[in-house]
Amino acid sequence: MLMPILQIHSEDMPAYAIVCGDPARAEKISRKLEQVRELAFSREYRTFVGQYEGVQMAVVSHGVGSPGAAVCFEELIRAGVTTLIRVGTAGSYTAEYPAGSVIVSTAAVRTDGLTRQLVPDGFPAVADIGVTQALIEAARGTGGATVASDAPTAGVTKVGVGITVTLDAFFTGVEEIPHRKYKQAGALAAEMEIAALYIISTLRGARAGAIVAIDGFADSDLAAEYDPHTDAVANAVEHEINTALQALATLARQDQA
Ligand SMILES: O=P(O)(O)O[C@H]1O[C@H](CO)[C@@H](O)[C@H]1O
Ligand SMILES: O=c1cc[nH]c(=O)[nH]1
Repeated sequence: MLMPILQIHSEDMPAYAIVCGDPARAEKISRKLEQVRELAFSREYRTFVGQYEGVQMAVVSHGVGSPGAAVCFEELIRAGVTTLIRVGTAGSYTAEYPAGSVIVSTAAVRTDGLTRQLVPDGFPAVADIGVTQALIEAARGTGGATVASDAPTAGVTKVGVGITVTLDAFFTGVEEIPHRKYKQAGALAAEMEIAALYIISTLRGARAGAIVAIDGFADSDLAAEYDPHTDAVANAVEHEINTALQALATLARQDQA
Protein backbone atom coordinates (compact mmCIF):
# COMPACT_ATOMS: atom_id res chain seq x y z
CA MET A 1 0.00 0.00 0.00
CA LEU A 2 1.30 3.47 -0.94
CA MET A 3 1.48 6.06 1.86
CA PRO A 4 0.17 9.21 0.15
CA ILE A 5 2.37 11.83 1.83
CA LEU A 6 5.66 10.03 2.47
CA GLN A 7 5.32 8.26 -0.93
CA ILE A 8 6.59 4.95 0.46
CA HIS A 9 5.08 1.49 0.04
CA SER A 10 4.24 -0.50 3.17
CA GLU A 11 5.77 -3.59 1.50
CA ASP A 12 9.21 -1.89 1.69
CA MET A 13 9.00 -0.85 5.33
CA PRO A 14 10.74 -2.69 8.18
CA ALA A 15 9.45 -2.77 11.77
CA TYR A 16 12.22 -0.49 13.12
CA ALA A 17 12.76 3.17 12.29
CA ILE A 18 14.92 6.13 13.26
CA VAL A 19 13.22 9.48 12.73
CA CYS A 20 14.85 12.93 12.73
CA GLY A 21 13.90 16.45 11.71
CA ASP A 22 16.54 17.20 9.11
CA PRO A 23 16.57 15.32 5.75
CA ALA A 24 20.37 15.83 5.66
CA ARG A 25 20.67 14.08 9.02
CA ALA A 26 18.59 11.18 7.65
CA GLU A 27 21.07 10.89 4.79
CA LYS A 28 24.00 11.01 7.24
CA ILE A 29 22.46 8.21 9.33
CA SER A 30 21.72 6.16 6.21
CA ARG A 31 25.45 6.15 5.40
CA LYS A 32 25.95 3.91 8.45
CA LEU A 33 23.60 1.26 7.00
CA GLU A 34 24.47 -1.60 4.67
CA GLN A 35 22.51 -2.39 1.49
CA VAL A 36 20.94 1.05 1.81
CA ARG A 37 18.22 2.26 -0.58
CA GLU A 38 16.52 5.65 -0.75
CA LEU A 39 12.78 4.97 -1.09
CA ALA A 40 11.42 8.51 -1.44
CA PHE A 41 12.06 12.22 -0.87
CA SER A 42 8.60 13.73 -0.70
CA ARG A 43 8.18 17.23 0.83
CA GLU A 44 10.41 17.22 3.96
CA TYR A 45 10.13 13.44 4.31
CA ARG A 46 13.22 11.56 3.11
CA THR A 47 13.10 7.78 3.59
CA PHE A 48 15.95 5.28 3.49
CA VAL A 49 16.01 1.57 4.32
CA GLY A 50 19.02 -0.61 5.01
CA GLN A 51 20.63 -2.92 7.53
CA TYR A 52 22.52 -2.25 10.74
CA GLU A 53 24.15 -5.27 12.40
CA GLY A 54 21.88 -7.43 10.21
CA VAL A 55 18.69 -5.66 11.36
CA GLN A 56 16.53 -4.15 8.63
CA MET A 57 15.57 -0.58 9.57
CA ALA A 58 14.32 2.68 8.08
CA VAL A 59 15.64 6.22 8.54
CA VAL A 60 13.11 8.96 7.87
CA SER A 61 13.12 12.76 8.21
CA HIS A 62 9.99 14.41 9.64
CA GLY A 63 10.77 18.13 9.28
CA VAL A 64 10.35 20.86 11.92
CA GLY A 65 7.26 20.98 14.14
CA SER A 66 4.62 18.61 15.43
CA PRO A 67 1.86 18.80 12.76
CA GLY A 68 4.21 17.83 9.93
CA ALA A 69 6.03 15.27 12.05
CA ALA A 70 2.71 13.72 13.10
CA VAL A 71 1.92 12.96 9.46
CA CYS A 72 5.23 11.13 9.21
CA PHE A 73 4.72 9.12 12.43
CA GLU A 74 1.15 8.17 11.45
CA GLU A 75 2.13 6.98 7.97
CA LEU A 76 5.17 5.06 9.24
CA ILE A 77 3.04 3.18 11.76
CA ARG A 78 0.36 2.53 9.13
CA ALA A 79 3.10 1.19 6.86
CA GLY A 80 4.14 -1.36 9.51
CA VAL A 81 6.76 0.36 11.69
CA THR A 82 6.34 -0.75 15.31
CA THR A 83 9.43 0.77 16.99
CA LEU A 84 10.50 4.40 16.47
CA ILE A 85 13.44 6.34 17.89
CA ARG A 86 13.72 10.10 17.39
CA VAL A 87 17.27 11.40 16.97
CA GLY A 88 16.89 15.15 17.39
CA THR A 89 18.41 18.36 18.68
CA ALA A 90 17.16 20.40 21.65
CA GLY A 91 17.94 23.43 23.78
CA SER A 92 19.01 22.74 27.35
CA TYR A 93 17.38 24.09 30.53
CA THR A 94 20.38 23.39 32.74
CA ALA A 95 24.09 24.20 32.89
CA GLU A 96 24.59 20.56 33.86
CA TYR A 97 23.89 19.65 30.20
CA PRO A 98 25.50 22.27 27.95
CA ALA A 99 25.87 22.12 24.16
CA GLY A 100 27.49 18.82 23.24
CA SER A 101 25.53 16.75 25.78
CA VAL A 102 22.80 14.26 24.88
CA ILE A 103 19.53 13.65 26.73
CA VAL A 104 17.32 10.56 26.61
CA SER A 105 13.70 11.75 26.90
CA THR A 106 11.60 9.71 29.33
CA ALA A 107 8.47 11.83 28.81
CA ALA A 108 7.48 15.06 27.06
CA VAL A 109 5.52 18.06 28.34
CA ARG A 110 2.71 18.72 25.84
CA THR A 111 2.96 22.44 25.20
CA ASP A 112 2.24 21.84 21.51
CA GLY A 113 -1.10 22.36 19.77
CA LEU A 114 -1.14 19.11 17.75
CA THR A 115 -1.56 16.61 20.59
CA ARG A 116 -4.39 18.73 22.09
CA GLN A 117 -6.37 17.81 18.98
CA LEU A 118 -5.68 14.09 19.58
CA VAL A 119 -6.05 13.40 23.33
CA PRO A 120 -7.42 15.18 26.44
CA ASP A 121 -5.22 17.65 28.34
CA GLY A 122 -4.08 15.45 31.24
CA PHE A 123 -3.07 12.51 29.04
CA PRO A 124 0.70 11.93 29.38
CA ALA A 125 3.23 11.76 26.55
CA VAL A 126 5.57 9.01 27.71
CA ALA A 127 8.34 7.00 26.10
CA ASP A 128 8.26 3.21 25.93
CA ILE A 129 10.22 1.87 28.88
CA GLY A 130 12.04 -0.82 26.85
CA VAL A 131 13.12 1.61 24.15
CA THR A 132 14.25 4.09 26.80
CA GLN A 133 16.28 1.46 28.63
CA ALA A 134 17.95 0.40 25.38
CA LEU A 135 18.79 4.04 24.60
CA ILE A 136 20.25 4.71 28.05
CA GLU A 137 22.42 1.60 27.95
CA ALA A 138 23.62 2.33 24.42
CA ALA A 139 24.28 6.02 25.17
CA ARG A 140 26.39 5.18 28.18
CA GLY A 141 28.14 2.27 26.50
CA THR A 142 29.21 4.00 23.28
CA GLY A 143 31.51 6.68 24.67
CA GLY A 144 29.13 8.52 27.00
CA ALA A 145 29.80 9.48 30.60
CA THR A 146 28.47 6.76 32.88
CA VAL A 147 26.87 8.97 35.52
CA ALA A 148 24.87 12.12 34.94
CA SER A 149 27.02 14.18 37.32
CA ASP A 150 30.30 13.48 35.50
CA ALA A 151 32.08 16.64 34.43
CA PRO A 152 32.06 17.06 30.64
CA THR A 153 35.36 16.17 29.01
CA ALA A 154 36.47 17.26 25.55
CA GLY A 155 35.32 14.68 23.03
CA VAL A 156 33.18 12.84 25.57
CA THR A 157 29.42 13.25 25.40
CA LYS A 158 27.59 13.78 28.67
CA VAL A 159 24.39 11.71 28.94
CA GLY A 160 21.28 12.98 30.76
CA VAL A 161 17.99 11.16 31.27
CA GLY A 162 14.72 12.97 32.00
CA ILE A 163 11.70 14.98 30.92
CA THR A 164 11.79 17.12 27.78
CA VAL A 165 9.37 19.86 26.68
CA THR A 166 7.72 19.95 23.24
CA LEU A 167 6.96 23.48 22.01
CA ASP A 168 5.47 24.85 18.80
CA ALA A 169 7.26 28.21 18.83
CA PHE A 170 10.98 28.33 18.12
CA PHE A 171 11.57 32.10 17.98
CA THR A 172 9.88 34.32 20.57
CA GLY A 173 7.01 36.67 19.66
CA VAL A 174 5.36 39.03 22.14
CA GLU A 175 4.07 36.21 24.38
CA GLU A 176 6.44 34.60 26.85
CA ILE A 177 7.40 31.03 25.90
CA PRO A 178 6.79 28.98 29.10
CA HIS A 179 10.44 27.98 29.58
CA ARG A 180 10.81 29.26 33.15
CA LYS A 181 8.12 27.14 34.81
CA TYR A 182 9.12 23.89 33.08
CA LYS A 183 12.77 24.52 33.85
CA GLN A 184 11.86 25.20 37.49
CA ALA A 185 9.79 22.00 37.55
CA GLY A 186 12.86 20.01 36.46
CA ALA A 187 12.52 19.50 32.72
CA LEU A 188 15.94 19.11 31.09
CA ALA A 189 15.48 20.42 27.54
CA ALA A 190 13.06 21.76 24.92
CA GLU A 191 12.44 20.70 21.33
CA MET A 192 9.47 20.48 18.94
CA GLU A 193 8.25 16.92 18.12
CA ILE A 194 8.72 14.34 20.91
CA ALA A 195 5.24 14.75 22.48
CA ALA A 196 3.66 14.08 19.08
CA LEU A 197 5.79 10.97 18.66
CA TYR A 198 4.89 9.59 22.10
CA ILE A 199 1.16 10.35 21.86
CA ILE A 200 0.76 8.93 18.34
CA SER A 201 2.79 5.83 19.23
CA THR A 202 0.64 5.26 22.32
CA LEU A 203 -2.60 5.77 20.35
CA ARG A 204 -1.56 3.43 17.53
CA GLY A 205 0.08 0.69 19.61
CA ALA A 206 3.69 1.35 18.57
CA ARG A 207 6.63 1.89 20.94
CA ALA A 208 8.83 4.98 20.83
CA GLY A 209 11.79 6.63 22.47
CA ALA A 210 13.90 9.72 21.82
CA ILE A 211 17.40 11.06 22.26
CA VAL A 212 18.39 14.67 21.61
CA ALA A 213 21.74 16.40 21.15
CA ILE A 214 21.95 19.67 23.07
CA ASP A 215 22.80 22.66 20.83
CA GLY A 216 22.58 25.53 23.34
CA PHE A 217 20.21 26.89 25.96
CA ALA A 218 16.48 26.86 25.09
CA ASP A 219 15.66 29.98 27.09
CA SER A 220 18.40 32.15 25.57
CA ASP A 221 17.49 34.46 22.68
CA LEU A 222 17.54 31.89 19.88
CA ALA A 223 17.35 34.59 17.21
CA ALA A 224 20.74 35.85 18.41
CA GLU A 225 22.45 32.78 19.84
CA TYR A 226 21.23 29.61 18.10
CA ASP A 227 24.14 27.77 16.46
CA PRO A 228 23.66 24.05 15.90
CA HIS A 229 26.75 23.87 13.63
CA THR A 230 29.56 23.64 16.20
CA ASP A 231 32.01 20.76 16.68
CA ALA A 232 30.51 20.03 20.11
CA VAL A 233 27.02 19.63 18.63
CA ALA A 234 28.35 17.53 15.72
CA ASN A 235 30.05 15.26 18.26
CA ALA A 236 26.80 14.88 20.24
CA VAL A 237 24.79 14.21 17.07
CA GLU A 238 27.29 11.52 16.06
CA HIS A 239 26.96 10.01 19.53
CA GLU A 240 23.15 9.97 19.47
CA ILE A 241 23.08 8.44 15.99
CA ASN A 242 25.35 5.59 17.08
CA THR A 243 23.27 5.24 20.24
CA ALA A 244 19.96 4.96 18.36
CA LEU A 245 21.33 2.46 15.83
CA GLN A 246 22.72 0.33 18.64
CA ALA A 247 19.48 0.55 20.65
CA LEU A 248 17.33 -0.50 17.67
CA ALA A 249 19.62 -3.44 16.90
CA THR A 250 19.45 -4.54 20.55
CA LEU A 251 15.65 -4.25 20.61
CA ALA A 252 15.36 -6.24 17.37
CA ARG A 253 17.56 -9.00 18.81
CA GLN A 254 15.46 -9.05 22.00
CA ASP A 255 12.27 -9.27 19.89
CA GLN A 256 13.64 -12.26 17.99
CA ALA A 257 14.78 -14.13 21.13
O1 LIG B 1 17.10 18.63 14.91
P1 LIG B 1 15.64 18.28 14.81
O2 LIG B 1 15.41 16.82 14.79
O3 LIG B 1 14.94 18.96 13.66
O4 LIG B 1 14.97 18.85 16.16
C1 LIG B 1 14.94 20.20 16.59
O5 LIG B 1 15.44 21.14 15.67
C2 LIG B 1 14.38 21.86 15.03
C3 LIG B 1 14.48 23.31 15.35
O6 LIG B 1 15.60 23.87 14.78
C4 LIG B 1 13.10 21.25 15.56
O7 LIG B 1 12.66 20.25 14.67
C5 LIG B 1 13.55 20.71 16.88
O8 LIG B 1 12.73 19.72 17.46
O1 LIG C 1 13.56 23.33 19.41
C1 LIG C 1 14.76 23.53 19.65
C2 LIG C 1 15.77 22.79 19.00
C3 LIG C 1 17.07 23.04 19.27
N1 LIG C 1 17.39 24.02 20.17
C4 LIG C 1 16.44 24.74 20.80
O2 LIG C 1 16.74 25.61 21.61
N2 LIG C 1 15.15 24.47 20.52
